[in-house]
Amino acid sequence: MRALPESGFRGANDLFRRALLWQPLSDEEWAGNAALYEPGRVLGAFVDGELAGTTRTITNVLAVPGGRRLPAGAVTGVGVRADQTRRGVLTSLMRAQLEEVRERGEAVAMLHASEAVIYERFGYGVATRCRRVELDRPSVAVRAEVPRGGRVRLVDQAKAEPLLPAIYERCGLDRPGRIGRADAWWSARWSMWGKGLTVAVHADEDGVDDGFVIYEPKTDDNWSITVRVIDVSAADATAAAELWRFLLDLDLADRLVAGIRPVDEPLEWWLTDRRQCRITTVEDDLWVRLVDVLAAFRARTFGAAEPVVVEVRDAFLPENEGRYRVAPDGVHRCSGEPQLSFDVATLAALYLGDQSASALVAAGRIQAHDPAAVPAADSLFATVVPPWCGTSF
Ligand SMILES: CC(=O)SCCNC(=O)CCNC(=O)[C@H](O)C(C)(C)COP(=O)(O)OP(=O)(O)OC[C@H]1O[C@@H](n2cnc3c(N)ncnc32)[C@H](O)[C@@H]1OP(=O)(O)O
Repeated sequence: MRALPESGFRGANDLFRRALLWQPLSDEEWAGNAALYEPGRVLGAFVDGELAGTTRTITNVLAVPGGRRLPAGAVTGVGVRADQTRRGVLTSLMRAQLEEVRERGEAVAMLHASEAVIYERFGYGVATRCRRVELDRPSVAVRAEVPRGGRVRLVDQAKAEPLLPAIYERCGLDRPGRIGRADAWWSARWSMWGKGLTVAVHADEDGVDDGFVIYEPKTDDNWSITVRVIDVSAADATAAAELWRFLLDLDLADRLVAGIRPVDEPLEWWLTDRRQCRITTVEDDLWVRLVDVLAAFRARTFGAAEPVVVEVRDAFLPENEGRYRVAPDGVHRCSGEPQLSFDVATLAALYLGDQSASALVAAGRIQAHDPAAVPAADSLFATVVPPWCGTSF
């Protein structure tokens, strides 16, 4: 197990893509992706001198309740050669990677999972969810009271490329679960999206850009046009409503399809017939691993409630195990009797506010030793808006 030199990055990418049963990247595609491989953060596992598995980490931040941007390692590129699986290669990679994340002072690691059964054993849990929506555009009418303001304009891709990162930086990390988008992320995305997409930007009443949409129209063999909505990021409800109104007004578009959207996006509330917004899936979005539980607790704020003593189990990183007193004025380790017990993967579901303690007790994922602590934990961990990531990596 070792960090790969830069000369090994392309081989690691090939191995990862083959593990996912994807074709390797062409030279041109690799050129657009190479900057995503950070020196020192690409791990290789070797068996008999040959690369058998890989993973890498991207230096990033995670918005947590209270608004802080917590340094976080974004884990991706996980793959083990098909002839080396189920021999513990991934387990060794995960151990080395989490150690490296902790050494760098990143209190959390995060990932998007190819399968839901892989990562919980390493302490990751679902921390945000997202939904996919479809709308038959000609059947949709927007209610009169939906917020209006500012203006939406089309922007050429060449002009959008330098513009969007700054808008995202200003308005994108506006709720728990949102993460940063570095220059290398944007370059790789532009190269992956190609030339077939369109960008529209919203400016507020003062002319300040405060949101954007990226979409791609596709015409099928029957001349039916589907608009795939790749991204909508907006600073506030007015910008979001105007960007969606723009999409819903696109002449000739038959269908809008949007994936990885927040579960509380008020699309159905904007429509005269809410059933025209079809929610086709709600699924796991960001998985979070609290690598340093105390530091992660201390990075977020908590709601008003009586303090609660929680006991955290963490078989993979036992240094996190123990009792923590969680209170609105701070968190510290303690030795008192635990009122609630859970494992670190379950803590991920509480941490950004996606699930209430009550729901997790009902699911059997939290053991409540003191029933009074359950509503208190509900109030401590609750967030005003559900967390959402919405950024693939
Ligand atoms: C963040 C991302 O990059 S997501 C992309 C993840 N990559 C992929 O899905 C590519 C295809 N899959 C693979 O490359 C591999 O199968 C991996 C990476 C998922 C697993 O690698 P392996 O080296 O086989 O895992 P390892 O042997 O360490 O398994 C550890 C445990 O997890 C279990 N496990 C691993 N993968 C899976 C799986 N896909 N489904 C069910 N169980 C699994 C193993 O059975 C083992 O269980 P045990 O401890 O009870 O014996």
